[in-house]
This record gives sequence, C-alpha cells and structure tokens, in this order.
Amino acid sequence: MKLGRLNHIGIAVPSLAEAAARHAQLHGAEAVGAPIEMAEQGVRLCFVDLPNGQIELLEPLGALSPIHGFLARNPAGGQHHLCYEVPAIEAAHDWFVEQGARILGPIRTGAHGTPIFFIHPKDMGGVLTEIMEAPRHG
Ligand SMILES: CC[C@@H](C(=O)O)C(=O)SCCNC(=O)CCNC(=O)[C@H](O)C(C)(C)COP(=O)(O)OP(=O)(O)OC[C@H]1O[C@@H](n2cnc3c(N)ncnc32)[C@H](O)[C@@H]1OP(=O)(O)O
Ligand SMILES: [Co+2]
Repeated sequence: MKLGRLNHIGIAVPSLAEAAARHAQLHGAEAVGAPIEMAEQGVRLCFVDLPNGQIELLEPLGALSPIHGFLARNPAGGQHHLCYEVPAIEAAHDWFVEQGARILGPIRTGAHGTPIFFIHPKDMGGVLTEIMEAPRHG
C-alpha cells in the first residue's frame, strides 16, 4: 500500500472567522471557502485553496468536538492533522489495521464528500493522520 497525494493540512483554530480573515490576507479572499458545519464530526471548517493543495481551518463545534483537547493544550491553535489521498478507502483501512495501527472511529464521510478515517498520532510518528478516498473526477 502506498499513500497518494497530500490533500490538506488541518489547522485547529479558536476562531474560524479570525483565522479565515488572516488567510484571506495571506492567500487572497478568493482562496478562502465558505464555512461548513459538520455537526456529526464536531467541527466547523473552511478550506483555503493553494496552488498545490488545501489548508483546512477547524473550529470546535459542540461539547464533544475532537478539537477541544487539542485547543486546551494549544490555546492559540496549530497544525492538527495531515490528510493523504488513497484510491480505495477499504483497502487502505484494512492495510493499516493489519499493521496494528490504531484507527480512530469508523470510516465516515469527510468534508470532500468521500470516505475518510483517522489514524492515532502515536502510530504515525506523532502526526494525527487522515486518510481520504480521492474524489473521482470526470
Ligand atoms: C470533518 C472534516 C474532516 C475532513 O474531512 O477533513 C476532518 O478533518 S475532522 C478533524 C477533526 N476530527 C478528528 O480529529 C478525529 C480524530 N481525532 C481524535 O479521535 C482525537 O482528536 C485524538 C487524536 C484521539 C486526540 O484526542 P484528545 O482527547 O485530544 O487527546 P488525547 O489525550 O487522547 O491524546 C493522546 C496523545 O496524543 C497526542 N495528540 C492528540 N492530538 C494530537 C494531534 N492532533 N497531533 C499530534 N498529537 C496529538 C496528545 O498530545 C497525547 O499525547 P501524550 O500526552 O504524549 O500522551
Ligand atoms: Co481533515
């Protein structure tokens, strides 16, 4: 199994509005997408489009948000996860399970509308890792 393209870098932020405004200054207003709420995943987010990938700004949503613990340890926010694309999510999931990696929760639908899963940072060199099935184009 080989991971594909780096799709996005997730950054946890205490205020999505403030972070979106900062990234609009850095990358241009047209690069910053509209906020999206994913209540079932406990986050409000927006994507920033770069020439070679995306940044995903993540604000906690609801008491059970997985972002709460990170922001408690890093109140100003910071780099939260990397996301890699794979062609087939089930095959990638099975491969990581065979390697003994701790998978965090079930395969679910991510912000790009394709299936995703997360691998514990302790099994990925200290980096929380999201695996997503690549969107099919055309
Ligand atoms: C909806 C959009 C979707 C997309 O399509 O792109 C997303 O990206 S959603 C993003 C948010 N969702 C998730 O992060 C889901 C998976 N995350 C989790 O299950 C938890 O956040 C976690 C990774 C298990 C951490 O839980 P938490 O309660 O905050 O911490 P722990 O106390 O369990 O931490 C254990 C250990 O791991 C270290 N840690 C925690 N988070 C990170 C991180 N982001 N990067 C690196 N290391 C991390 C933490 O410091 C602890 O270390 P020790 O103190 O040394 O034990
Ligand atoms: Co993500």
